[in-house]
Amino acid sequence: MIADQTPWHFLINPAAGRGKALRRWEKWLPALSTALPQMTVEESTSSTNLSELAEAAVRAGKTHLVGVGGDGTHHGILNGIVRAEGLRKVVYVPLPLGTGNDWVRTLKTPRTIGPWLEMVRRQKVLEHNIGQLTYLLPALPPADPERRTTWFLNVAGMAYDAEVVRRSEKARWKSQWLYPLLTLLYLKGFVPPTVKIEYDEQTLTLPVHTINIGIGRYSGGGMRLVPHADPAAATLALTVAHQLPIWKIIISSWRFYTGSIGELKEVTTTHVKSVKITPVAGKTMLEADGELLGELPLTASMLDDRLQVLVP
Ligand SMILES: Nc1ncnc2c1ncn2[C@@H]1O[C@H](COP(=O)(O)OP(=O)(O)OP(=O)(O)O)[C@@H](O)[C@H]1O
Repeated sequence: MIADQTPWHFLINPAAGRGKALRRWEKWLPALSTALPQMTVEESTSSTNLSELAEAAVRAGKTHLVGVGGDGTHHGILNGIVRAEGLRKVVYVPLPLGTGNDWVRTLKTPRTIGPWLEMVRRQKVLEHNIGQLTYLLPALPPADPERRTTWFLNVAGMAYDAEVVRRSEKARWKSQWLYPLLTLLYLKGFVPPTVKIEYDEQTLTLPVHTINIGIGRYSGGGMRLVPHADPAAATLALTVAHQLPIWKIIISSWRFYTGSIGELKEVTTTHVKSVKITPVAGKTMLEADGELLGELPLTASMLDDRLQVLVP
């Protein structure tokens, strides 16, 4: 293979995939540095650090970034790129070495080094939609909660979905089966919060089991809670699961994996340009790309600028 002279800058999360990222990285490095001799590398030191490294790299003029890790890694790097106003300038490639790797399931990014390098060589670009979330970051009294803006590229979730992410962050055992397992385990104690959901000309006020906003189609280790999502579309996919009896969730759980969740009468699936979600009764947490962010009220919308992502 002729060496690609593009100055790819790799940002690695050594904690991704329960350490798998680092082990695979060391194994693949000889092939990578032969195929991409101009490559440079930086390793993150903490969760917030990925975003800082990406921001600094874009501000320093780097235009070709590779994120080595899982969904949290890509989420952090995206936020750095947006803060550095790099969306129009940067070409991004995920090297999927996380646990769930849900974002790249939609993109069909290769997970072995040969086909991955072949994809990089071909440089086929997808203009990828980017979502913007404005929400509350809780603070200890007497401080007031702070309003925050974060960007996401895969799936955001509220209510039960965010509760499962909160519990999985605390769990010692990490696996792509952790999220589905916790989804069934904590159903009993969960009290559906009541929220007001406003989009287009519609307003719904109801108790919800879970709400998802999707750009990518997969989350939670392969679940399809937003099967109608499309990263190239001009809209966000919205799924609202109303309050459901536990028995019905359990017997319908196969639908999480088949993309047929919208066939349940208690589940609304639609496409929106933006959506505002306000808590009416009960606290409602928010996660995006598997990272716990804060609490509602939330406004979700899309950026005009897109991220150029290499796809097979
Ligand atoms: N050096 C580091 N040490 C510890 N945690 C880190 C470090 N760098 C980044 N992180 C954090 O590690 C967490 C996990 O990363 P990531 O989501 O990429 O992997 P994963 O959880 O194995 O994969 P997936 O989200 O696809 O299941 C993220 O919250 C990320 O911000």
